[in-house]
Order: sequence, then C-alpha cells, then structure tokens
Amino acid sequence: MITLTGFGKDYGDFTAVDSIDLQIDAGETFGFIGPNGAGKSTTIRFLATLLRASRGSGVVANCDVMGDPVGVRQAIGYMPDNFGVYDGMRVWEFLDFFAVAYRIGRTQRKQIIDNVLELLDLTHKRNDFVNGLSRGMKQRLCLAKTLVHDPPVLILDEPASGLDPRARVEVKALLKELRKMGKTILISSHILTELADCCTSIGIIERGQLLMHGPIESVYNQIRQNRIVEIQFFSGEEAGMSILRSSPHLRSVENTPTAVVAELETDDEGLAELMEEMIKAGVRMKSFNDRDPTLEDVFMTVTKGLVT
Ligand SMILES: Nc1ncnc2c1ncn2[C@@H]1O[C@H](COP(=O)(O)OP(=O)(O)OP(=O)(O)O)[C@@H](O)[C@H]1O
Repeated sequence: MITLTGFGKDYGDFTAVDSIDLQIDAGETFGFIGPNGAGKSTTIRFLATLLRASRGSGVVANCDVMGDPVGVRQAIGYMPDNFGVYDGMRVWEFLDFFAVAYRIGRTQRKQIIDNVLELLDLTHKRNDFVNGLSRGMKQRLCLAKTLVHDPPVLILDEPASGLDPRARVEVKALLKELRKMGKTILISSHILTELADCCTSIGIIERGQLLMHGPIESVYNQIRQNRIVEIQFFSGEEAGMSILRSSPHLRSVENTPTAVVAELETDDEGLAELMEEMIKAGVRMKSFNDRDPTLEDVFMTVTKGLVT
C-alpha cells in the first residue's frame, strides 16, 4: 500500500534522509520510530506530496507520489505534526471546509460529518469554536478531518504528542478501531512504548537511516538472541558489577534507578553461570530477572544507545 524506493532528501549539504527502502502492506499499522531530527517528518511530508525527493520514489495506494500527487492526496488522510488553529470556525465548519475541499456534495457532507464526529467522540463539541478546544480535542478534531473523504491510508505525524496519558490511551484505542475498519496506517512517534501495542510492524530511523524494519514479532526476535536481565543487588554491588562487566557475553549495561539492566548475548546456561559466579563471590541479589525485550530495548539496541 505504501512503498518507498531509495527515497532520500538533502537540504543543501545536509542529508536529512539517506536512501530508504520501505514496504507497508494493506491493513498494517506501521510505527515509524526515531528520535527528534531522525527524518520521520521529512519522509512523511514526501509521502503526503508536500516535499520533493532529492532521490528515489514512492507509491501510495498505486499512485506515484511525484507523478500523481492528486491521486495520492485522494488516497490519504494526513495529519501533520503541527496544525493551525482557525479563528472563528466551529468544529462542524472545520470538517465541512475539508469535505468541500475533497469535493464531497452538500447532502453527503452532513452525514459524513455526523459520522466522524461520533467516531471521534466529538458530537457534543459540534458547535464549539475550534480555537477554544483543549489540545486533546484539537488533536482528535485533526484526526477527524483526515477521515472525511474515507481514505484507505492514514499518515499521522506524532498524533499523540503533547497529550496527557488519558488522551494518549484514547488515541491508541482509536487507532485500533481504524485498523479494524481496514485502514492502512503509518504513525510516527519518538515515544516508543506508545506504539508497542497498536502496531503490526515498525521501522526504526536514526540520522536519516532506516536501521531496522519489519513485522513487530520479527523485530523483537532479532534482538531476542540478546537477553535483557534486571538485577537488584542487596550487597556486594561493586563485585557484582565487576563480574558483569568482565563477562564475554555482555553487550551493554545501564544503571537505572530501580535496577541494573544488562544486555547479554547468551542462553539460559550462560545466565545461570553468571548468577553462580556472583553468588560464589559473595554478591547478594534481591532479584535476577530475565525479561522479554520491550520496544524501548529494541530501539536502544538498534540505535546502540545503551551506556556501556
Ligand atoms: N527545511 C529544512 N531545511 C533544513 N533542514 C531541515 C529542514 N527540514 C528538516 N531539516 C532537518 O532534517 C532533519 C530531519 O528532520 P525531520 O523533521 O524529518 O525529523 P523528525 O524525525 O521528524 O524529528 P521530530 O521528531 O523532531 O519532528 C533534522 O536535522 C532537521 O533539522
């Protein structure tokens, strides 16, 4: 449904996005993850036909991004990372404005606006002024506007940024609902955990390079060969850390406020030996916990961000 082939963008001498190849199939919810400045918005703006590529090409819903921008615009609902506030415009007028832009007839418009307001739980705000809405409501309204022409593809640039925890949960629930409706969704975020339970596939971008992408299970599996262990020391932490650091299996270690988090390239036996060595050295541990990698671990491993 969305394909990028060798897409890249330069700003003068600066390469914002290198050469990205990406395929997102119909019905997927693809999480585009990367830190600030990684190149997410640049890629998204290209797919939304708002930016010229320096190299490469893209296809969205069988329309070439550069050759058929009008076709792409019909096929996508695009939510930018920053959106304007419209003075003196009511919620229903805001949606009507976009529906007119998509050449939807007057009689159909009323029904469509009622439907999207209901879907986004905004019916009670129908006659409110847009600029008087809370940030969460504005964000939801912006999401509503991406749906008025019933596009098969949604491209959402950080739709949950700046929202409180409750509003984030609501956005996630909504994404799941939209997926059930058959939409193909590309959603960007730099908050990794935000995407963990609502995406079917992810891509990790850093400094313009797509470091890893694929179905969420296969990305997890790729790093599952590395074990993430959380250790809480009771006493002998110094000796324990020294044993840990001298282990040939150690990939990285981080001291968090609650535990020491170590990433080790080993199996169950290797972990048992490590624990045994610590106990023999008189190290006492409250816990030695082997856990599944989170999306955050995947990201840190792929971007080599853990402190060693
Ligand atoms: N018009 C521009 N001129 C010059 N540099 C730009 C321009 N737009 C973006 N950049 C640079 O390109 C890089 C990628 O920016 P982009 O906005 O795509 O990142 P991002 O991953 O979306 O980050 P964020 O999460 O902060 O929005 C950044 O270093 C940014 O400063």
